[in-house]
Amino acid sequence: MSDDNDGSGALEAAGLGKKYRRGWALRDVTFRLPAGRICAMVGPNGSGKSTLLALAADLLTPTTGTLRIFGEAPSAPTTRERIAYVAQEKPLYPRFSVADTLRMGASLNPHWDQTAAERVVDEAEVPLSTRIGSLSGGRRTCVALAVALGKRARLLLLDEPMSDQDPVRRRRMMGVLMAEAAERGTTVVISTHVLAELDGVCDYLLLIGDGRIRLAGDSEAIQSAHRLITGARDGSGIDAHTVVERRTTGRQLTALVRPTSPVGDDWIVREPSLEEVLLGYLRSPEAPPLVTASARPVAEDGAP
Ligand SMILES: Nc1ncnc2c1ncn2[C@@H]1O[C@H](COP(=O)(O)OP(=O)(O)OP(=O)(O)O)[C@@H](O)[C@H]1O
Repeated sequence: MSDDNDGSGALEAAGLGKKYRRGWALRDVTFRLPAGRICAMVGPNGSGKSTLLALAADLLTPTTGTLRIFGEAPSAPTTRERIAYVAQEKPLYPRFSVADTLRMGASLNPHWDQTAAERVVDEAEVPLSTRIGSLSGGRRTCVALAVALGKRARLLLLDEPMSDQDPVRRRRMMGVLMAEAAERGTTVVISTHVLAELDGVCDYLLLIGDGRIRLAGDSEAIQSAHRLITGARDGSGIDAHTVVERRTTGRQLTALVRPTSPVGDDWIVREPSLEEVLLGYLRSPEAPPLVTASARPVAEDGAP
């Protein structure tokens, strides 16, 4: 039996692949997410984010490889108690009121936390007496998040939970979510396209492209592994480094690189923001992947 503190990751994938009838959605995905981290999962449309979350929620079966949650299979009864999953569709009973929905959550979950669930609903300004069917899409999402937090899961899997929130509510909901997660040491995986809001919220990052891992690891380690350099258009010496993206404007060349040695004095050098790093990789699908030390599996035993 594994627990959060025994060194096994909250989520650990080894050679994980998923093939649908029309082709591979995920291929050879190997990474480790340590417990207690807030992980943002980003990637273009159709890159495999929802597929990875659905595999973790045991709604899909892998075609290849393995996925472990706190050391157990997604189908293990202990795992089901430990995770809460909010899908993009948010299936809730439209005839139920918000209060009924939370009552149902309480009856289905032995560790139910009504205070946490009501805090989310309050923050979203959703009256408990309102029927789910009459709520806007964004408010319905807030109720789904309330149910997920009320479950007191150790791992929260959230598939683009903020996509239908207005900017003000998005910040408030993220605030509540992160405060709850920090209080309990909950591990969170949140898929999103809103890069600007990741800085300072997520301490872990997964970038998926075309079904494969392109970046995985500590946000800080990923960020500090990169430099934005600007210099003369001919870019002499740049190929000594791992070049993620290069762009020229007029006589200048600007490049996002992973330096392999100190960058020469003829370049203006600065550390990019996390958003700049992500955008660089999103614009350059061929850039070499980076998996930092904390995202590498401790043992390769589970590999296929
Ligand atoms: N049930 C399914 N049957 C067949 N193909 C599927 C199914 N679900 C997803 N796919 C395909 O698998 C690939 C990955 O899809 P997935 O939904 O996991 O991507 P995503 O990164 O979550 O996309 P988005 O950002 O648009 O939500 C896509 O090519 C998609 O068309």
